[in-house]
Amino acid sequence: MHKILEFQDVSVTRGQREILHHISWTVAVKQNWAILGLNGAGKTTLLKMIHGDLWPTTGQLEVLGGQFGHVNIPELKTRIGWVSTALQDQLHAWESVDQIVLSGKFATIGIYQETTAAEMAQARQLLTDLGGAKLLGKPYAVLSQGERQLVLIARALMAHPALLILDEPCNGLDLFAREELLTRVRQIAQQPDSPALLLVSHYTEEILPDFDHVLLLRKGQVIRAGQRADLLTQSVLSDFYQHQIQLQDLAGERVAVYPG
Ligand SMILES: Nc1ncnc2c1ncn2[C@@H]1O[C@H](COP(=O)(O)OP(=O)(O)OP(=O)(O)O)[C@@H](O)[C@H]1O
Repeated sequence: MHKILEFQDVSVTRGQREILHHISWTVAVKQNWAILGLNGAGKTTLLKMIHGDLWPTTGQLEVLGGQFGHVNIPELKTRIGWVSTALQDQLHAWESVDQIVLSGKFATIGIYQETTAAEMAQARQLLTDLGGAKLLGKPYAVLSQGERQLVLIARALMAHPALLILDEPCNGLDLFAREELLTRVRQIAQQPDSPALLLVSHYTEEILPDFDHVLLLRKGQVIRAGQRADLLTQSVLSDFYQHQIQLQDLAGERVAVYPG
């Protein structure tokens, strides 16, 4: 497999409305991408397609070497880790954290098959490695937002995915919980067998330097796609947002963006 994703002239229409217009975009192996776009730009729609929850109306889409139309979607889902607050609403909140992490092995909500002690040990180890040992055995429902995100990341890693999608993972996190979570993302990105990472965020400061590529999406169209250093600049982002913005360099090669 040479490519993680390949969109070829993909459009998505819902009712009378074209939500994504002629998207052509390739994610190569070993690249990590951040996706920026204002509300309604089409980011969630794009992610849903990658996850096999939505199909292109026109165009060709290949995910992890499988061409849509030929690929087995439930099998594909087990190779994609998915972290999103939207997923939180679907989980069985009173299940223990251990069970929720383990369910990631099957990419299901809940567990419907026999599991082994080794698999359970693996689930616990994953959460421990991410700094969540103190959460083990607790019901998911009682966790804070930051703790829940950590559990979702462990769940997503359970099946050793080739692609890990982080859909606004810092939503609802306080300042310190956000840094903690980003540190964990960094850890994952720097492992030699790291999955390809795809981050959707509204805030450039969450785009760690490990995200070496950026996709700028506006009103369902790719405005720019390329190297982080070329795109996270004041002039490119002012053009993209169609507003004058100020860009501030932060420690650790991160940047913050403000209107004005
Ligand atoms: N099933 C649908 N039917 C009609 N319109 C839809 C449907 N799904 C999404 N849309 C519209 O498509 C546009 C893109 O939606 P999407 O949720 O992908 O945007 P987004 O970039 O994820 O936004 P946000 O940052 O607010 O989450 C929105 O205007 C939305 O109202």
